[in-house]
Amino acid sequence: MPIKESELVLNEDGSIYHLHLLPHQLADLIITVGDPERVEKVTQYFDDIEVNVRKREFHTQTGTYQGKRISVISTGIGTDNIDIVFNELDALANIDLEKREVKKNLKQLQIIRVGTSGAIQEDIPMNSLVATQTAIGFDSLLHFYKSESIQELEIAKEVEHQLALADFKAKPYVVNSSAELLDHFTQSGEISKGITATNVGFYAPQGRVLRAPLQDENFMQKLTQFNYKNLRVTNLEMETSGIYGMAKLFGHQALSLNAILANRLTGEFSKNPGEIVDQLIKFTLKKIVTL
Ligand SMILES: O=P(O)(O)O[C@H]1O[C@H](CO)[C@@H](O)[C@H]1O
Ligand SMILES: O=c1cc[nH]c(=O)[nH]1
Repeated sequence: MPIKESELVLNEDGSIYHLHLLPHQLADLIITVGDPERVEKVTQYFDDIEVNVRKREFHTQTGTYQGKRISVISTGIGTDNIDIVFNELDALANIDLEKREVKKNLKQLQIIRVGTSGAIQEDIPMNSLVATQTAIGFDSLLHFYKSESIQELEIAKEVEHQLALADFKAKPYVVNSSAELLDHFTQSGEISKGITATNVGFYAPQGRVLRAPLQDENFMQKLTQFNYKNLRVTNLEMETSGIYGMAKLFGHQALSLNAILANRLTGEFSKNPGEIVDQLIKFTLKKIVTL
């Protein structure tokens, strides 16, 4: 049975609904960034660019870097966008869009997030780099999919217990990175490993107060002090749990790399975020060449 037009939505030119891409325009190796302006910050180092497509916050460029074909895609902010981007990336790779049928031979994509983040431990300084070994999702995206088998349920229980979240909030979920990608990117010791909390917002969900008061004033302190078998939460951002969850659901490999722009304990925010993001981009491309 072909997938209905209301479920697999295509544009008039046959491209997938939000990303506006055709299957041949996507590489098997993908870099995701949050900010659409960051796409060209990555592809400025490419040898050539064959695809340049923009729709809403989703900007894609596909090209080659030292012989590797790579697509760079902006996701915008939040795991709600990750739901869209990952379903559409997988559809481009693994669904025959003309027949509206899942292909017999499934492709495994390699997906690397080059993102920005805030540290919540004193010894993770601003302007450093962190690779996410494990992501804790405070959003509820993964709970809408049949996903128990890909979650780290024991850690999630521990998060729920140690953080004593109010029962009207989403239950946290926990997912690991691709072990293979984590090993490849961290074995040289140029980047540290950490646990990343993915929050549903930048302000109260990450303990920031401008004018609106927090529901739980102790949330950040509990997160900083969280301990599971001597592992601690290192940094906060807004996409990685969704990326790890969706990648595992579809059988793709994913890794999230973070440029630390803020240290929440010292109260500092990077004066030159472009510089550390550029350092992360160069590091990512260097490691991709030997993947
Ligand atoms: O810089 P990006 O990759 O967007 O990542 C971080 O920055 C945004 C918030 O400023 C959120 O998307 C967060 O995850
Ligand atoms: O503190 C920070 C910095 C970047 N991105 C976030 O989500 N939080």
